[in-house]
Amino acid sequence: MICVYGAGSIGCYVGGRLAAAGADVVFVGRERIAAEVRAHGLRLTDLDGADERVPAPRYETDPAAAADADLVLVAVKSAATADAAAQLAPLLRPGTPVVSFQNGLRNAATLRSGLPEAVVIPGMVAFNVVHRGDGAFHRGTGGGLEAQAHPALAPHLDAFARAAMPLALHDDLLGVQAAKLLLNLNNAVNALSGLPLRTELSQRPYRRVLARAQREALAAYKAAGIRPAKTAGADPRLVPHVLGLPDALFTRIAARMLAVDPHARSSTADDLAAGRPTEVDYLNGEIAALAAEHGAAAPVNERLTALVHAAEAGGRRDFTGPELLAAVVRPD
Ligand SMILES: NC(=O)C1=CN([C@@H]2O[C@H](COP(=O)(O)OP(=O)(O)OC[C@H]3O[C@@H](n4cnc5c(N)ncnc54)[C@H](OP(=O)(O)O)[C@@H]3O)[C@@H](O)[C@H]2O)C=CC1
Ligand SMILES: CC(C)(CO)C(=O)C(=O)O
Repeated sequence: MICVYGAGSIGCYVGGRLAAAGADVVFVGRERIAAEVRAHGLRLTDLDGADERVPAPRYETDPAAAADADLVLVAVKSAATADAAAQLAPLLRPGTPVVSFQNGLRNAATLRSGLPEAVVIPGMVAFNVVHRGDGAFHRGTGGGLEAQAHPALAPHLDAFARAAMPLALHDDLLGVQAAKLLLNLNNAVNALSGLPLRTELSQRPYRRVLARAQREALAAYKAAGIRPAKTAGADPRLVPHVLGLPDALFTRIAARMLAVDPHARSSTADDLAAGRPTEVDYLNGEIAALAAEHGAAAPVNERLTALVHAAEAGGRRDFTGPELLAAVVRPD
């Protein structure tokens, strides 16, 4: 049995696709989603036209449902990782593979310290999922699932392949996670813009904010000896230059970055909209912390982190591009 622990947008989509392809999946999450899924089942769609249904998924709110899972997929937000590990620790058999399908760089380490007897494997979800309500979850971008190669995953690879979501395996996932974090630096920009991702990324001033945040991250990675992997064949060091291009040129050169469902927003924007604390401390805040650890500065990421915290407390989340650029480049 595969247990999805923290079944929200990513967990319901990934677990739902696995279940639709015949895997035995148990979802563990909150009552509000349990009630929705009980009433409507799960519907999984994507931008390529897939449309699958799981009429009666097993969605539980009691952590005990994870007992004796053969594979656990953790999909809680980063601030909830330590609690999830504490809940899972008494339930899992020693050696159970536990994959972190979370953003950021440190969730696998957090899981490892709470689950010393499990085999914790870092993973990465490259695509965006929009929760449309009534049990419907939509993949709004391209991209797949990635994980660190580990023999404990071998018995489960077929389940992912059957669901047309093969796990791409890497010898060292840190470079892949670091590359994903470069993209996730846009989560804050997107949340503060109040716009869908595609609209926001179509506007150069927002992209210039992201380019500055990425340049700080690349400098921090260099100081820390982290080499971000190529994303879709592109050298991450070139991306800030591309982001700074005028709109017409960017639209032509980076069409792939704009191939996003018109309604999709970042998970940070989803959190703000739902009144939940965001993961900004694990995204832009991670870059600020990494820079500080290596005697460097990351003022743009620090400022974005502060602005998202202000938005969590009721502050602005409707910055125009020029306003946001001015706010991060020349803070009050
Ligand atoms: N959404 C997206 O498009 C993408 C998200 N990601 C990453 O995937 C991870 C998951 O994100 P996402 O799916 O959006 O998050 P969601 O908030 O939609 O889902 C997480 C769910 O887990 C629940 N949860 C938290 N703690 C527990 C617990 N101890 N036991 C059971 N349930 C719990 C949460 O409930 P509650 O809110 O009540 O705590 C929430 O319903 C994040 O790291 C995110 O950055 C990666 C790629 C894209
Ligand atoms: C897919 C992406 C980069 C943007 O939606 C994301 O990871 C998120 O929203 O957290």
